[in-house]
Amino acid sequence: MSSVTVRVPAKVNVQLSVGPLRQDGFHDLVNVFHAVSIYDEVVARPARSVTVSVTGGWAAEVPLHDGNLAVRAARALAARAGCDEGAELVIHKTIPVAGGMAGGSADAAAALVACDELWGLGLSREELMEIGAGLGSDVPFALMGGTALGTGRGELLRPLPVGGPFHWVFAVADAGLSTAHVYKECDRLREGSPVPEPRADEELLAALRDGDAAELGRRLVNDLEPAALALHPPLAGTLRAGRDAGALGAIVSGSGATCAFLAGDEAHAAELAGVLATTPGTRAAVVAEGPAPGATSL
Ligand SMILES: C[C@@](CO)(OP(=O)(O)O)[C@H](O)COP(=O)(O)OP(=O)(O)OC[C@H]1O[C@@H](n2ccc(N)nc2=O)[C@H](O)[C@@H]1O
Ligand SMILES: Nc1ncnc2c1ncn2[C@@H]1O[C@H](COP(=O)(O)OP(=O)(O)O)[C@@H](O)[C@H]1O
Repeated sequence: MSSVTVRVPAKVNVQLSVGPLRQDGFHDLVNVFHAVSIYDEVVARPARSVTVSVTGGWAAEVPLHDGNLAVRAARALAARAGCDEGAELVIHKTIPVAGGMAGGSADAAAALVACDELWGLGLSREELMEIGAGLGSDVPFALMGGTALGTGRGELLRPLPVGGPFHWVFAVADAGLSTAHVYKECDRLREGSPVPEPRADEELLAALRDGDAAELGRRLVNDLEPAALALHPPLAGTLRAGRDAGALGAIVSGSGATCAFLAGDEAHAAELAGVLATTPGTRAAVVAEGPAPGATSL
């Protein structure tokens, strides 16, 4: 086989409820993932060892060494399958980096699917998800796509029925936030207060099922948002700008620093994007739809 190309979506968390800090340094979550139509593509070609390069405006911000999640994914797959093949990986990067949209996890998921096909391994999606969970909490969802309820540290997934499509605008910040720092800041802000076990919001799940954007907009919740705002205060202005412009809901995407805005339809999303593109601290305003399919070989 000369090459395999895999397309993989970004995500937003429409509910991110964070439980107490666990012994292993992670938090139990109720994480309602929603894949959106902003995609990276990963191309894999035969090679002696695993290498990676990145194209696009984000290239300078993506590590090219062993820390690249796509490289780690390819190596983890080879180790699991007991194969000594390599792959030349090229990531065509569109998903914002350090933006709370799981771009690194997406590339890991895409690399798993691409190398599985390139090397003729034939692993099941469940097996790839198991390997993915060892690489990062968000990797299994990038393989699954759609909309799903994530529990545990986010790796235990149940697909959810959705009556969408939902129309979104993402205000990409001119700064990134580290996921680990944001969780740490969340713990710091909650120190001394009781932290309940997270629970799925049944009204939010119903809004997703019914395709009710207005209700979903009212129900969006992210326990990491206060921490993201504390670490990067200009995000409060971005959220306010989207709300003032008539967004049905406004939320920090995961650990940030991208902000997500729910619109009523495509035209409303375009209108919101026009306003958000000129908001200070915003690098770009991108329109997308959800749910989108998980990592797919083209
Ligand atoms: C916050 C979320 C929401 O979906 O994603 P992002 O918005 O960053 O993309 C995820 O929980 C991020 O998942 P992911 O980026 O895969 O994180 P991991 O590599 O597994 O963990 C990075 C660090 O985040 C913290 N972490 C992660 C998951 C979790 N349930 N509890 C945690 O405390 C830990 O400090 C961990 O060392
Ligand atoms: N393939 C990759 N794409 C993007 N970032 C990567 C990749 N591999 C490793 N990283 C590292 O992971 C960090 C978090 O990236 P990303 O997954 O884009 O953000 P988030 O965790 O906020 O969703 C980056 O700052 C970068 O150092």
